[in-house]
Amino acid sequence: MSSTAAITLALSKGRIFDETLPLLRAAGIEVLEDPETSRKLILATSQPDVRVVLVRATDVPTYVQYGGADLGVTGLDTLIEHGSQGLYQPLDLAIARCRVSVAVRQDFDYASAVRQGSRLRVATKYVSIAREFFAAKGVHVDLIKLYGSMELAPLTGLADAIVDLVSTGSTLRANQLVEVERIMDISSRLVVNQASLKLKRVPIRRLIDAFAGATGSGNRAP
Ligand SMILES: Nc1ncnc2c1ncn2[C@@H]1O[C@H](COP(=O)(O)OP(=O)(O)OP(=O)(O)O)[C@@H](O)[C@H]1O
Ligand SMILES: O=P(O)(O)OC[C@H]1O[C@H](OP(=O)(O)OP(=O)(O)O)[C@H](O)[C@@H]1O
Repeated sequence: MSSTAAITLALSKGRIFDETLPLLRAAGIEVLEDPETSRKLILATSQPDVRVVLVRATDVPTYVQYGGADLGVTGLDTLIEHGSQGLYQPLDLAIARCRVSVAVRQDFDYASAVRQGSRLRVATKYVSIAREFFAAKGVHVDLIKLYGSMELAPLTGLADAIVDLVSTGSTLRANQLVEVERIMDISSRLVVNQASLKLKRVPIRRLIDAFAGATGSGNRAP
């Protein structure tokens, strides 16, 4: 667990970092280093008792769960796959918005495959989300776990379909794939280590309140 005085916030480089910056600013916190130019993984902020650690997006819930960080920002997709044990989720930050969808090649007749009860080969990084979605529909699937470049799977014959994140749809279009089902809407969540919330209640509450103010109070968890 990080020291009781300081607050450690886990972020991933790229869109989560970029889209969290305005929320930090609203809380009066400026990050003093740019992760795109610095190789540092621990970034100081304008508040001596707040620091940012940079981790892989999929590792944010792990860091927060085990106390390597007190708080973190993570996509709902990543949170569902990781599981929420040990994590308090006070806020939907309404950033990094996208959706999880099923996509297939333009020439693949998904509706008929589903209607006929064929066994679908589905490649995805989001195995839990995909398993639950197809089980609820009563569709038999063979799930193939991938860690990236999901769009390649139907193009190379590895899979009939993919379950992946879609935002503008341009990645699907660029690879001649079409979205055939929308599984769920995604945004990023603030996650907090449950022990930290007790031990560092005042500074963490202050941060949650500032983030809540910056995102709109409608996003607050009950
Ligand atoms: N195109 C997108 N538009 C909006 N939000 C997105 C988009 N792609 C991903 N996200 C959201 O941002 C989060 C982080 O995505 P990012 O691409 O930074 O990491 P990643 O490459 O998926 O993770 P890792 O490096 O751990 O494999 C995702 O979990 C998702 O919630
Ligand atoms: O519908 P679109 O607007 O094209 O966005 C969807 C793409 O965005 C994400 O990739 P990202 O841009 O994060 O690339 P990366 O996963 O390789 O970092 C996701 O994995 C999709 O491939």
